[in-house]
Amino acid sequence: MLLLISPDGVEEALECAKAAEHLDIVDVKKPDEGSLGANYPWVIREIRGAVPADKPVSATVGDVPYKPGTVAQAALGAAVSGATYIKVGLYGCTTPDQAIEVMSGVVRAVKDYRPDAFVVASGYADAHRIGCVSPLALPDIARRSGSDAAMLDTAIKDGTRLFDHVSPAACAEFVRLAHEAGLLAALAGSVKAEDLATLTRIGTDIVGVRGAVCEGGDRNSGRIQPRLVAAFRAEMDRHAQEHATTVAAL
Ligand SMILES: O=C[C@H](O)COP(=O)(O)O
Repeated sequence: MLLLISPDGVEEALECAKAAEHLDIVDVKKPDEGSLGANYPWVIREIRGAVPADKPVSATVGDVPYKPGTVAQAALGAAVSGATYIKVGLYGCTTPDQAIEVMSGVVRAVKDYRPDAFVVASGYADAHRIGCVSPLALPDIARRSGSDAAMLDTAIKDGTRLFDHVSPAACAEFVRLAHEAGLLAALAGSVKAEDLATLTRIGTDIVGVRGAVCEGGDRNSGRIQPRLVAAFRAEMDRHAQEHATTVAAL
C-alpha cells in the first residue's frame, strides 16, 4: 500500500520532505478550500522543487463543479505546474454520466500534455450528505473516462471517517471493482492507524492521510510532523507483514 500525505503548503511539504523515506506521494492541496481544495500553481511548482525527485507530487484540482471545460483546464494547470498525479473531487456531479464527462476532459487535457501522468477520479464516502455520485459508482466512472485510479475521501471534515459512511465490506467491494477495471484503489477520509488492518486486508493500493500525521491529529490547526509520518508508515509496514503471514498460512 502506498502512503499519500497531503501538506497544505510549502512549509508542510518541507516537513514531508524530511520524512520522504516513509511516504510515497506528496499531495498538494488547500484544505481551507475544501476536502480536495486546489492550491496555487506556484505552490505546486515550489513543492515539486522541494521534495525529492523520486517522490511523485500529486495535486488536487478541487471539489469541482459539473463544468467539464473549466475542470479540464484546471487539471492541465496542475500538470503544467509539476504534478504527475492529478486528483479531481467530483463534488458537483450528480450522475455517473456527468462525472464521466468531467473526468474524460481531465484525462485528455492532462495526458495530451503528459502521457505518463496519473489521473485519479475521486468521489466521497459521505456522498449522501452532499448529493454527488455514490461511492461504488467511482470505479466505473474512472474506467470509462480513462482514469488510472478511483478514490474515496470524505467531503465534510467534521470528525466522521471513511468507515462511518462506507462500511469495510463496501470499501472492499470498491477495491474489488477498481481492480476488476484495471485501476488502483485509493481510500482516505480521516483514516487513522487503527484502520490500517482493514485497509490492508481489503487490498487498498493507496491510503491518503492528513489529520493522522498532524500534531494532535488535527488536520486544521495541527501541522504535519515527520515523526508521525514515520510512525504511521511503521504501522502500515507492520500490518502488511502480518497480512502476508496470514495469507501465506492459508
Ligand atoms: O487525500 C487525503 C486527505 O487529505 C485526507 O485527509 P484526512 O486524513 O485529514 O481526512
